[in-house]
Amino acid sequence: MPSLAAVTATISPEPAMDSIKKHKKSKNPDPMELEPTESPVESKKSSKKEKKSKKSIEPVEPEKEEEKKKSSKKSKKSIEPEEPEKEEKKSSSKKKKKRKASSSDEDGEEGSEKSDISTDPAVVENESSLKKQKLMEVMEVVEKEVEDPNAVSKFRISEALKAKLKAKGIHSLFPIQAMTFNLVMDGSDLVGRARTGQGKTLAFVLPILEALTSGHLKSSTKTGYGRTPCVLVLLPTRELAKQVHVDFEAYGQAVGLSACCVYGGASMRDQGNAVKRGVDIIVGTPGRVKDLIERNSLDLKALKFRVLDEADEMLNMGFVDDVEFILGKVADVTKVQTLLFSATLPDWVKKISARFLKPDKKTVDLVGNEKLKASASIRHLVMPCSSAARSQLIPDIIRCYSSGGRTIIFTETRESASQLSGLLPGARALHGDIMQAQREVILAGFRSGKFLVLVATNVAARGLDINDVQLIIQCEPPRDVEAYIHRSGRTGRAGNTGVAVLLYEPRYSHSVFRIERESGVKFEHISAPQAADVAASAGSEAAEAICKVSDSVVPVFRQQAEELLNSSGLPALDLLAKALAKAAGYTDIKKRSILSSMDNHVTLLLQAGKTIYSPTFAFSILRRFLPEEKIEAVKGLSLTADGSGVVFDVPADEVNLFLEGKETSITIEVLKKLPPLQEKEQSRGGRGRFGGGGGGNRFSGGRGGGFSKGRGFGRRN
Ligand SMILES: Nc1ncnc2c1ncn2[C@@H]1O[C@H](COP(=O)(O)OP(=O)(O)OP(=O)(O)O)[C@@H](O)[C@H]1O
Repeated sequence: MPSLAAVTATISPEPAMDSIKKHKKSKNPDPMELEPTESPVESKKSSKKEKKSKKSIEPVEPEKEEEKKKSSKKSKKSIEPEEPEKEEKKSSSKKKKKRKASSSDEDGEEGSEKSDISTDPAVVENESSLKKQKLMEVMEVVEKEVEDPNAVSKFRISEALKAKLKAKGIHSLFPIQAMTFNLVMDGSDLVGRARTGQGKTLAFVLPILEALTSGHLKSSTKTGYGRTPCVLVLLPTRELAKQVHVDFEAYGQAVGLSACCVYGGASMRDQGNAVKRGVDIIVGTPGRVKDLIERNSLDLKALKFRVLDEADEMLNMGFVDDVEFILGKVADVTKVQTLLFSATLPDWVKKISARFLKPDKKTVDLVGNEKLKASASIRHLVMPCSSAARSQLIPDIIRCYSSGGRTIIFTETRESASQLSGLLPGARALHGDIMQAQREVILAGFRSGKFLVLVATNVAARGLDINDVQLIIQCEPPRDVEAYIHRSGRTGRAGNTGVAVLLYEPRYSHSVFRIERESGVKFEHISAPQAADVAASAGSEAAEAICKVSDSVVPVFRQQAEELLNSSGLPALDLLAKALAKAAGYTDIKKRSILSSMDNHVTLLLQAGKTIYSPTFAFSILRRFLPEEKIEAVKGLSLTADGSGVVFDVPADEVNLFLEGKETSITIEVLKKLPPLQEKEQSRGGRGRFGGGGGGNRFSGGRGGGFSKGRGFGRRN
């Protein structure tokens, strides 16, 4: 069991990562596709029954136990006389059991009673080795459990929840779960922080359910029609609320507690009625929760737990007033436990949270002062890309980096999400302008694999846990480092790996550096996939597809193939290469700039044998040997970081003009790799929130518009 003394301090994340890797999930069931379980009412009944029967069972000596069994069998027999046939079967099955027992006797493993049934030695040997194998397997599991301090069996988790966890392939708690379990069970308020995808949801779901059903709150947990909720979980987005609700519902049913999800865009009356009928756990977004309170549909007076998941986002999105209103509805704050979780907890959130949590709250911070705040299971890549080039570039990024899995692309605005999804074949958009019912259909389609590319705003940035998301593409650097951490964290979850690609306009490279510095991520700077990269993956996919084509096509197409081979004048290998390219969807290979990622553009480096201090000087050099209209074709001119030259893009068909016309004192070359460039701008007029801390608003956090009344940032989500 984790030492409690270690908890309040910042805990080194390294063992945490190791442990998570050990638990690397083998495709956990999708939370949206959980198997249906019995109704809360039924479940409650059965759990009551269980409790009753448990009470009546007292430890008995083995002999007495045996006697009891016999007598119960006898009495059963006397009540229900069995048909002779059934009786026959039963006795033969008894014989079989006896035979089995005798075989083990012969092995000398159990008992000493001799069997009167002789068996084939080969069969006996086979059975015995199977038995040994089984025994070894059991021992292995037991050994693993003994060795693993986070094994589920080591925590005060009821059999019902253990069974549920086992069914989901969870045998061991992740570090954030293990470190917080006892604290929550024992009544502490808590601030919990762990990197994305490390299981923060179960870190509150499990101990809350246990505390209510078998822990310190057991006796005060109400039942019956019209009971008021004892748990409230607030989340910043509807999608996330639904996801967390699925977990509470699934695990809650196992212990006889019911959960209800309340969020905007769905029928207020239905949700209000469901709440009024009586429910144990409410999971919802602050706006709808507040509305339900105001309509007297929701009474929070008797709450035992309040959870702020993605706490920073909730207090950041303009929800803070709603959150304060909601948290203020508890009758006695000393009787409620408040839990706050997120992968990012800036200092200003910690300050605000001090108002909502008890002074003796515990903090379990698995990120702490570690430099790396983002997920370590992800390759973090950055790629220069002008906005005009995005729709051409993204399909190639997906081809090269998605490993055939799901991709989420993040845009800054709803409009650009819609636009981009329209340009990418098979992609769908998800943002706040889309009707709630449609949002749910889209997310369900993405989860189930109906389509593999989702273009979303920040509505999908936080908390969403979707299987097999291999690639995250962010179309431009987000406004704050937290957004980068959460967006990229939609991949590389529960010990799995993933790739996050951040695109940026070369002239905004300072935003990339800022994110790098604040997130602690060491970005790999890469240039746009070039023809050869794309051909490598597209070609192998096409080759695979071609190999799968049935032999039956050969006689039908052979004559055509022969004619083509003869008429083309190409060697067979070249012709096959062309066929592969066509099958992969390529009819020609465009040159792609490594500066802006624009198709049909080439990036050049100009050097003049001396330092070039300004773009104006570089243009004056170009003007010395090129006409003005050609100078206008130069795009994205940037100074190299060492000042020795400038890089710029030119249309592919004009490259020679630049290479050939230059003066002898000047060198111009086609670049294959981008050198480090000087930053052009220090701020993005009005958009930069970096370094924006300080500021004396009422929460002393100073996050610009974050606290303004109203939900969200205009049309951003
Ligand atoms: N103990 C465990 N063993 C195996 N898998 C687990 C365990 N706990 C959670 N998981 C799985 O890990 C995944 C990530 O969990 P969860 O969504 O709670 O992460 P998170 O830390 O809340 O991430 P985020 O910060 O992005 O919201 C889920 O698929 C969950 O089922």
